[in-house]
Amino acid sequence: MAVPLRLASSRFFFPKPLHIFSFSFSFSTSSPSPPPIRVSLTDSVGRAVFATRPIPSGYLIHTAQPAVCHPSPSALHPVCYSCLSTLSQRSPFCSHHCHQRSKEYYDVEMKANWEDFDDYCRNRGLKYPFLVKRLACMIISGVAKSDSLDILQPATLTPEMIFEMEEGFTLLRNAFTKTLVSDEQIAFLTKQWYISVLARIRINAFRIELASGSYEDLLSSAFASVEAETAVGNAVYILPSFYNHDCDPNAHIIWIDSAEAKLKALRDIDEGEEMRICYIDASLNRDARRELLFRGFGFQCNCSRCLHGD
Ligand SMILES: C[S@@+](CC[C@H](N)C(=O)[O-])C[C@H]1O[C@@H](n2cnc3c(N)ncnc32)[C@H](O)[C@@H]1O
Repeated sequence: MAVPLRLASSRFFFPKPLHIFSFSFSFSTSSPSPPPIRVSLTDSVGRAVFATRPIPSGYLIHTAQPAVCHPSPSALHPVCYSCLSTLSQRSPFCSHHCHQRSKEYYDVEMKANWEDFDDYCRNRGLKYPFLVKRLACMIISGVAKSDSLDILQPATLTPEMIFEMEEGFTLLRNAFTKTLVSDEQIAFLTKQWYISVLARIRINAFRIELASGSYEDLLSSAFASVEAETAVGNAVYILPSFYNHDCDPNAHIIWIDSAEAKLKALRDIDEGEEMRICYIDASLNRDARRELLFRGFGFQCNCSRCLHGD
């Protein structure tokens, strides 16, 4: 998903929730109480996020830590291996905390030779296999489970996509088998696992752009993402992945100084209203938006703007 750069302002239609899921997520909010949201199944767009009370414009609905993240191979500045914040020193970590948090899987990654795998990604301009590589290192080191992304919706893949993924799988597995990692530790790393994880990443990954400006201004401004700088990496989150798309969204996601996602209300939201973010540049014309959403995410957008030909 891309960061929305320009946003329109009219309102849109909200489907009624059918069932309420009870998920246990680790997230934090701007207040000590639980975030004012629920995830429910709709009859038109699968699962969706709904407000459980009125939410004022600019409100920080909740934050979320990535399930997995990876620096962009083309980032302009070096970023922290763990949280993607900009680095001012030579160490791969911005802080002792980030080092402690990720040293187990960093060590796994550093033991392997990634030349062939990284070349495969770079030559084809692929960024998502880096997330699979990072997730595999996290699983091997015991900090993530092999089914941690199973709850997310997968993309429908063409035979050509699967063929390209098979090569990536072979290179990833080879990189691990040539290290001291045991067969038991990589038993999860099957072709089926690799393809199924990439299918989920394709639909649910966020391209992270750190917003510029002062922290307080960004937190209080509803439109903080307008001044976003270039991408520092990609990440997959669980709860933010349940937000559907709208070409005229009422919520958005921003990153201020790290990969921690902040979900904010873009305008006043009513109790029971679905909260949607924009996956693409909302300033594009209708045909361009629909083409991008279909090619990138595999769906025909049913938002009010699209349905009204705007
Ligand atoms: C990131 S997921 C959002 C959560 C998803 N509804 C679920 O159940 O996991 C993106 C998928 O939701 C559906 N979706 C999101 N926004 C939509 C929209 N505006 N119109 C139609 N389908 C949409 C599409 O199937 C899309 O591939």
